[in-house]
Amino acid sequence: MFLEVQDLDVRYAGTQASAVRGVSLQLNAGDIGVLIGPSGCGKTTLLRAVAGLEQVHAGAIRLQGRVVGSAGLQLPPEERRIGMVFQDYALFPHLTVARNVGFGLEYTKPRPSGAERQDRVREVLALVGLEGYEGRYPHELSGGQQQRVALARALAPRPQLLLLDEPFSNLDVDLRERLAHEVRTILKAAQATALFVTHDQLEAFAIGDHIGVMHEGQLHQWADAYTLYHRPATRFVADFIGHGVFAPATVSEVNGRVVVQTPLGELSEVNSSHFASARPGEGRDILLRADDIVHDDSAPVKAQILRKAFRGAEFLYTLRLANGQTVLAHVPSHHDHKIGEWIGIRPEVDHVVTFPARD
Ligand SMILES: Nc1ncnc2c1ncn2[C@@H]1O[C@H](COP(=O)(O)OP(=O)(O)OP(=O)(O)O)[C@@H](O)[C@H]1O
Repeated sequence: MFLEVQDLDVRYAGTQASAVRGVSLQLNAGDIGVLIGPSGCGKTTLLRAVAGLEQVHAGAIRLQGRVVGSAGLQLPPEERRIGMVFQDYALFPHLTVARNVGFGLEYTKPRPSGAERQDRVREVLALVGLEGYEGRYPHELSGGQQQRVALARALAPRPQLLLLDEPFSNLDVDLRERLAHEVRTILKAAQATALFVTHDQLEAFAIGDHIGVMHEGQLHQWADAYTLYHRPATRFVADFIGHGVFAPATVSEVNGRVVVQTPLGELSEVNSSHFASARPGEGRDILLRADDIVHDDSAPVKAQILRKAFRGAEFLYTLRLANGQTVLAHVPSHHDHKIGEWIGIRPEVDHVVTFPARD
């Protein structure tokens, strides 16, 4: 295991609660991990603790099997061989691109020769698609280009781990998405292991091999995007990822098959292990995602359109069933129904996810 965070607790001086509580995660060499979660959930604190910038209160951080942070030990950042990229590119405005990128190499041990430094600068600039930009100054570059210079600078000394904290948050939405894909390609080409912080789900899905969802200092789930979406471990993850609602449901077992009664009719799930904690007949809440619900005029279940939002190829409809339950549905945009109209809907739920009902 390349990076191992075990039962980590980080507490700021003078505060009662830990900013990071009982967090465990693992990253293999060459993998990209992403932390997402609402503002203040502890993403940056966790990243800073891995960097060696925050002291560990309890638990441990290991890099290639070696403890670099624990309650009694804090290896200084410069001895962790970690590269960092932050949201404000922090390029030196009076230095050229080449000198900005070469800056990190001045402090590598053993110090590379001038020719070696030049070669490496050229190599990483090519990696980020900025060959030929050596002589430019930061103010002569676009925001996206500046961020790629910052990435090249962080990669130049071949860090064993790269930490990126919201590196695109100053960029406009279109550029962010393009850059997110580019950065993944660059990190994979550099065979870098990286931990990335963002509050943007699409960015997390575009970049991460593993994605961690944090809330109030705790890591709720550490998994790939598919699992997070289809098998959310907690109600918070289910709510945070994607568009969906919870509806009351009752779980029962019929001939070894799990059957779930929902306001949209009966659903079944082949994989009954997901219901290990559900008692037969117990009231549950089922997660119904917008893409679990299909518009079908011949369906017996009808729902009234409350709201609709145009999303290009589809509408996101907010619908109300006869019993008052609200559900969401993605409907192809050539089905342009009016608000207030009743339409037929049918559930097409591949993964049935339920949680204990809320009182
Ligand atoms: N230097 C500090 N001193 C005391 N408390 C802090 C300090 N830095 C952060 N905190 C607190 O720790 C918690 C976690 O903050 P952190 O910055 O890690 O969250 P975050 O998820 O990165 O948020 P954001 O997305 O807004 O950047 C918050 O409650 C915050 O107020």
